[in-house]
Amino acid sequence: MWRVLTRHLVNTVECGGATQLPLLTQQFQPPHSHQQINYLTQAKNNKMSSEKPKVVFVLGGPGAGKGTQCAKIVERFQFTHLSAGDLLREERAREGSQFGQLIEDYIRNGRIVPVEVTCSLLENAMKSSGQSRFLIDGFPRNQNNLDGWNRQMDGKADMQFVLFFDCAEDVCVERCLGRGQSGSGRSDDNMESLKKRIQTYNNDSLPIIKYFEQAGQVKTIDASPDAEKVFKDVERVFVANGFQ
Ligand SMILES: Nc1ncnc2c1ncn2[C@@H]1O[C@H](COP(=O)(O)OP(=O)(O)OP(=O)(O)O)[C@@H](O)[C@H]1O
Ligand SMILES: O=c1ccn([C@@H]2O[C@H](COP(=O)(O)O)[C@@H](O)[C@H]2O)c(=O)[nH]1
Repeated sequence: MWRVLTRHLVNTVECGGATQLPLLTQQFQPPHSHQQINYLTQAKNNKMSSEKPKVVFVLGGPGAGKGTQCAKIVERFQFTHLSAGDLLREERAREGSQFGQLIEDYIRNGRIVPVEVTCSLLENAMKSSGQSRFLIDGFPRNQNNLDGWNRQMDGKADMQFVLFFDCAEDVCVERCLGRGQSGSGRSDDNMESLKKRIQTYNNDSLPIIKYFEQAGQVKTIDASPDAEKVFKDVERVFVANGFQ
């Protein structure tokens, strides 16, 4: 099935189809003479800023507070927040999306959407933002995500570290249910979906965090205190890693 999906993504790029999901390449248009200067200037500027975008992966259980802390990091440091879950929800809601129903089925059942979809959304969002520092929130969540990222983003981004929000399961559940009760409108902020999300997190996501940990790339934050206190620890991590 995923061979078919990947083929579809490639075809959509090749055919310039209506969906915006796989806009990974831009067709080169020969410039008119007056535009040539712009192209040259652009090429020069590109060369000057040829550093790869910096990426911080933000991981943790459902409701651990990743989104809340990312908003604070964006306020304090120059980062662009890309939540993989939000991008999937946007794609689900986009009229004409080929993947709306598939994404809904995966989200409701707490399963992880195939990386071909998620990584394309992330790469497109990175490119179209024009920014160079990204918090990638809620990704990579399993081996398929990690392999797909490494395949698609090889040489295109510099992963700085993994920010891991460590939070007890009962606290995560309470926070998600609280978010649902205060009107998140999320189809997975309910006990039935949460059980599945937690199972997926324990079985599929924790091994990825362990893998990064063994590589010495994880900064662990205790996510149980109030959000301000959690952010104090987060801030220390960013400063210690050279971000001002
Ligand atoms: N430190 C905290 N203490 C208490 N409540 C918090 C804290 N951090 C976040 N919350 C609340 O918990 C809920 C979940 O937070 P948030 O959306 O940031 O989590 P998340 O990790 O991004 O969740 P998900 O992975 O499900 O998207 C929200 O209602 C938020 O206001
Ligand atoms: O990389 C990803 C990120 C998310 N999903 C799916 O979305 C939901 C909700 O994600 P949040 O990070 O909690 O917003 C998640 O349970 C997955 O079903 C995904 O498949 N891949």
